[in-house]
Amino acid sequence: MASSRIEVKYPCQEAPEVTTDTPKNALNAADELSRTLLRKHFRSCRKQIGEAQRAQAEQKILERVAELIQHRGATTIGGYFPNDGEPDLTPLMTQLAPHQRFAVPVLHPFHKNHLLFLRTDQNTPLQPNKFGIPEPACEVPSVVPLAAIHVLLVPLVAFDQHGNRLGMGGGFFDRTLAPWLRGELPHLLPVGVAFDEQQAESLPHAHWDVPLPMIITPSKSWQFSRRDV
Ligand SMILES: Nc1nc2c(c(=O)[nH]1)N(C=O)[C@@H](CNc1ccc(C(=O)N[C@@H](CCC(=O)O)C(=O)O)cc1)CN2
Ligand SMILES: Nc1ncnc2c1ncn2[C@@H]1O[C@H](COP(=O)(O)OP(=O)(O)OP(=O)(O)O)[C@@H](O)[C@H]1O
Repeated sequence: MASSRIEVKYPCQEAPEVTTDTPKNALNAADELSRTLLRKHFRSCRKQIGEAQRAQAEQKILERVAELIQHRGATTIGGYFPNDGEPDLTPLMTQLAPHQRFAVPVLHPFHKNHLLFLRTDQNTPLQPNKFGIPEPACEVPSVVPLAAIHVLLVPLVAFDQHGNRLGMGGGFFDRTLAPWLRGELPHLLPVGVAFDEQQAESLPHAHWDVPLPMIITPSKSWQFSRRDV
């Protein structure tokens, strides 16, 4: 079988090349290795961004997100508490109007590798989950159904020019977004958020990966039609 080469642009440093001997899209050991190397590389890029550049970049992302929320008339916004060098967009919590609400993911207490979204504000008590990411206590009245979320800010490790997303490796957001991909969540807009340094030229993707329709970075708001992905 002909060898296919996965080529990725590495904006912040030289990275290893990965070759595969199987068709694109098949999940095999080489794809897994490629994902592992890419995660390592882009997680390191994300963490290396200095304090001043980070603050400026986060401000630009926040401005773009605020504009999107206003443009869509979104009243329920899904965000996240930052981990591992992700952009911190939690200042949004304090910027929302009284009729708007903010929800964050928590690890599902019974359903492994699934997420629940819980209403949160700046006064909500938090505790670290098994990954060290802050979470509100899982109480039924705080649950915000995915169907009620208008704009869901999705963290990512790397993205490409087609809207493909590489995450932390648990498949949490792919599982969360599978019903959206099937057209079951018509009010939801998933929006990837990232620093420009997290862009790869192309990413390997598997059948369960959910390509994002929109990605916001400090320098650009990307929109993808399903034809692109
Ligand atoms: N801010 C934020 N929250 C999120 C996610 C995310 O990407 N960002 N997730 C997106 O899915 C879920 C958590 N997924 C995660 C998966 C792996 C690791 C992690 O640090 N793994 C370690 C090793 C695993 C371990 O310690 O057991 C590592 O790779 O170093 C963190 C979060 C839900 N909440
Ligand atoms: N919709 C789904 N149903 C069942 N399993 C899934 C689904 N989506 C992903 N998975 C499983 O999750 C595992 C991790 O997927 P992947 O490496 O794409 O995670 P990721 O997108 O990087 O992580 P995350 O979304 O948590 O940031 C894979 O082994 C895959 O089989």
